[in-house]
Amino acid sequence: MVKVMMYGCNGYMGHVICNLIKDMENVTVAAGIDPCPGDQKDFPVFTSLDACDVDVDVIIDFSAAVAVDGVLDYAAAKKIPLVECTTGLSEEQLAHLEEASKQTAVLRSANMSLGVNTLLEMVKTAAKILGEAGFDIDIVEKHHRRKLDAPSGTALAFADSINEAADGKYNYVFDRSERRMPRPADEIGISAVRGGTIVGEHEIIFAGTDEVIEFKHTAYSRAVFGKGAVEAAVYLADKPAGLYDMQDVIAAK
Ligand SMILES: NC(=O)C1=CN([C@@H]2O[C@H](COP(=O)(O)OP(=O)(O)OC[C@H]3O[C@@H](n4cnc5c(N)ncnc54)[C@H](OP(=O)(O)O)[C@@H]3O)[C@@H](O)[C@H]2O)C=CC1
Ligand SMILES: O=C(O)C1=N[C@H](C(=O)O)C[C@H](O)C1
Repeated sequence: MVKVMMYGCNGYMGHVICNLIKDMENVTVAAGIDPCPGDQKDFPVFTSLDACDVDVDVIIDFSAAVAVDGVLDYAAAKKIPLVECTTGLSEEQLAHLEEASKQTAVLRSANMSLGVNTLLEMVKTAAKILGEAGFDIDIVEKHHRRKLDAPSGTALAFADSINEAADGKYNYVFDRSERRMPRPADEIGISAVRGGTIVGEHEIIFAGTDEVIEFKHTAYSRAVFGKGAVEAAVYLADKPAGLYDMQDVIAAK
């Protein structure tokens, strides 16, 4: 039985994960951490990591960027594998995460869905061919009004994936409102829409002369993220220290 600590258990994703795990036989939520009061749970909930006295095999983090340094220190000190799903991390926090991965297994993914992780690989092929042929690349993402970070972690992951395939030739542009110039070839434009209850949409647009190719992923519910996160937790629970991503989980299926 894999014992999970759900960090951010009273949030939207925390609820999704806890409900998913309820129906599983090989995984259980042994503890939850959240400063926000929530409904009655069938596991103990602590308002901070310091207060938690429950042994767990793996931590799943869907909290907020401000809360990530705390869980990185905790996971590294106790050598508990960590599935890091929270987005909006700073460069310093990414360096912190890399340090923590020297002490324990850390899997970070801005998007836990199978669809997005498949598309992250597909756009590399498109970028190699179409980028070389002079197509312009823009990414448009749409999320609910509660989302704190922009652009989304997934939009940045798509840009990074494309840039990796193009030997890092692209700069990222988030705002053209002050510019009065034609679009340069060496940029990826990234735009964010926020509104209502949109779960998550990402469009990667390759615009060439007289033809356009668009890749689009739409999440219709948070279950797609939850499923991937639980699979990642089960995968990571017995792994040695190091940095992992969802491609490792998909390859092990
Ligand atoms: N990788 C992926 O596939 C996905 C990533 N995300 C990311 O996950 C994060 C959470 O998303 P979502 O569930 O919608 O957000 P919510 O705001 O609904 O949930 C976050 C929860 O974490 C709590 N929290 C804040 N600080 C701490 C802390 N120090 N310790 C423990 N819990 C804390 C919040 O409490 P309070 O409200 O009091 O602050 C809240 O209950 C975001 O960064 C989002 O972008 C979301 C979906 C998919
Ligand atoms: O905040 C969200 O909701 C989501 N955040 C992730 C991101 O920033 O990419 C993933 C998903 O699209 C939902």
